[in-house]
Amino acid sequence: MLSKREVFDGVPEEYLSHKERYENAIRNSVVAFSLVRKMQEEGKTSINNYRDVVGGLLGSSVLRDGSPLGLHYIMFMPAILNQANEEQQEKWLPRAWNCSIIGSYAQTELGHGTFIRGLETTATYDAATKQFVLHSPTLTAYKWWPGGLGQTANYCIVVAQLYTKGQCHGIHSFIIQVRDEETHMPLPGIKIGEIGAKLGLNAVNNGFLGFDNYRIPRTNMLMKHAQVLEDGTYVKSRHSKLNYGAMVFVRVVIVFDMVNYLSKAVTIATRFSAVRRQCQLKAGETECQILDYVTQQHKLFVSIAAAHAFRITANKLWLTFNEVNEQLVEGNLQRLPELHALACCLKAVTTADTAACVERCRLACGGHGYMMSSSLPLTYGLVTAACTYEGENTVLLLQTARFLVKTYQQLDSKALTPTVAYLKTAAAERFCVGWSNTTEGIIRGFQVVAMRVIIMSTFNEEVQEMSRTVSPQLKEVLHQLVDLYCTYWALEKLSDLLLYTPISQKEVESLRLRYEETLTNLRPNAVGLVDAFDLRDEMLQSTLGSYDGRVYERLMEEAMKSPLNAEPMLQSTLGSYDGRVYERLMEEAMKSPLNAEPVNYTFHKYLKPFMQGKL
Ligand SMILES: CCCCCCC/C=C/C(=O)SCCNC(=O)CCNC(=O)[C@H](O)C(C)(C)COP(=O)(O)OP(=O)(O)OC[C@H]1O[C@@H](n2cnc3c(N)ncnc32)[C@H](O)[C@@H]1OP(=O)(O)O
Ligand SMILES: Cc1cc2nc3c(=O)[nH]c(=O)nc-3n(C[C@H](O)[C@H](O)[C@H](O)COP(=O)(O)OP(=O)(O)OC[C@H]3O[C@@H](n4cnc5c(N)ncnc54)[C@H](O)[C@@H]3O)c2cc1C
Repeated sequence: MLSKREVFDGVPEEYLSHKERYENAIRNSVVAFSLVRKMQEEGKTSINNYRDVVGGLLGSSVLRDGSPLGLHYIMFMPAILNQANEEQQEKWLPRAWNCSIIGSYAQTELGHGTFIRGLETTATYDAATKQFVLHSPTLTAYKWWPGGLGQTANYCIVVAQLYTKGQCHGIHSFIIQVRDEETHMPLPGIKIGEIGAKLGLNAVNNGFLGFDNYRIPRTNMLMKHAQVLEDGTYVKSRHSKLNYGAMVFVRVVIVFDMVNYLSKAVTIATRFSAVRRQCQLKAGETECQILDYVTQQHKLFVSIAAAHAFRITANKLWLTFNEVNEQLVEGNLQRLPELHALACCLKAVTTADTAACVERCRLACGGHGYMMSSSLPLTYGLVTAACTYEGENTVLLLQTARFLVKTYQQLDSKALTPTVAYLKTAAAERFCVGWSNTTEGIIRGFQVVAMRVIIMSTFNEEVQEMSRTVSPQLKEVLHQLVDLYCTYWALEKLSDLLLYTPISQKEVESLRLRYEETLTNLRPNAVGLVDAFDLRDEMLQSTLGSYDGRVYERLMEEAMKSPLNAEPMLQSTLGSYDGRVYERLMEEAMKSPLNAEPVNYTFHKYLKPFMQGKL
């Protein structure tokens, strides 16, 4: 067994280089997940209930900035459980469970993350050889982000557009080997590397992956829901979205994660606020604990309450997830839309609230909250990522809105599912709900708000179908900016306006309409308005914001500068975007200061012994 911190002993991660962080993460991860394997051997955890154990490890101080093995447990194995048929599960799960293979989950591409029906990677069935041919037709088709893929995983679930008999059947999942199990070298036709430094989670080893007409057996298509027969016949799934199941599972797990992160942050901030003495409540008295200030209590106490609320919610969501999945197994798909909407809504709300609360905890600790040693900046980096991954929050809230509007439109014709039954009550009482300053009164008030917002959204949708205005002149544009600024803050500070001004409900509703019309009117000039700031690329220093819009090429160029991609053999120069294959081979060889090992030494020293159960 490896000692706990054999390398970089006592050196806080903040002082390690990018490459040392990776090496540190690999070593810590094989030590940590050897414990999981030991618990498996002793029957203390199983493939159906490892979430708490792995979640605890991933949230622990040992893997505080993520792990290159995280995706293996969080998405690779659940995807096999959720998408593979029994035969495939028998083949792949034992090897994944004892970590003799390490997997990742590759869905997002350079060019697409949200719109998964627009993914470009193709899997074309060749009936003559009974194989699928995986291909990345463009740079934007490169898989981009999969955790652990940069230098660690040797297998991957890949989501690609399935073609058979000349017809596209949409996105499906495939299990694909990307590296040699003995040498860890990328297999021929595979272009692979890591994407570079991020705001946080810098131990996760997020990677990129491109295919150059790469062949896999037909049986590597995960066939629990849809199948392709040997002659290329496509058999479709009972429900087109059953392929999206892995995402629903992770969204549910993320809600539990937010409980852990928020509990940590508010513990740090509250304890510090009890220790910290600053200023006097009354002249001449000793300095008081900052926890005595009402403003400090306003900042922190809601986070304590939220941590408990999220924990109760996460447990209830987990029960619903298991209930609905049992019904799916019996072929009952009735509650799938509700589960999807719930997972979307709660993932978006808990991550956004937790990010805001963690930032507020940091601010509540003054300068010391800005120190990396406080662990608050790191926690913020972890949580804010969750607002983006597993479905960007805006988009998930739109999915929830879609479900609620549809439910409203079927209010009289359809039995409501448990979580939205309140809509019928609110509608029946025609919103004449008297206000009471009790918990129940506040909940009923928000139920009425939800009902009215849903009705407004339905109405706006109809209104917006009727009027489109042409783009205004500069004068009008500036007027619109003034208008936007005023209506934005009026809506943001609505509670004050309702309290201190005679603004009426009707005026609020028309204010909202006007705000959305102003957004629409400004849209045609949005880029021109920021160009008008005349900020040169050299000042922006951003792969996303350069004037020429070459976002994807710049992202790849920056990724290539990562030291972890310095070993020329680790990335396949065959896939260089500009096609300068031979020049690049020479360029890379000349650049390498360490005679780039074909494989990072950590594979042979840590990863391979771990995968062979020798640790
Ligand atoms: C725990 C810690 C984790 C740490 C590591 C995290 C690692 C991160 C991994 C990743 O990020 S993996 C990649 C995640 N990517 C996404 O989540 C992509 C987000 N986009 C989508 O999910 C979809 O594109 C969409 C936004 C839902 C739209 O899908 P689509 O275009 O196919 O649908 P629509 O045409 O809008 O129709 C919606 C229709 O479909 C139903 N539906 C959509 N998704 C699901 C689902 N997952 N399950 C069930 N049903 C779904 C939806 O209810 C609508 O139904 P109807 O209204 O038509 O009845
Ligand atoms: C730390 C981290 C880890 C990740 N790990 C993985 C992984 O392991 N595997 C994997 O496959 N992916 C992974 N991802 C990718 C992640 O799933 C995507 O970043 C996410 O789905 C968002 O897609 P995008 O980045 O393309 O942003 P986009 O979808 O381009 O969104 C950009 C902006 O456009 C807006 N927008 C997009 N569509 C709409 C719409 N229809 N309506 C309104 N606004 C819209 C969004 O709200 C957002 O403001 C990871 C991402 C991060 C940050």
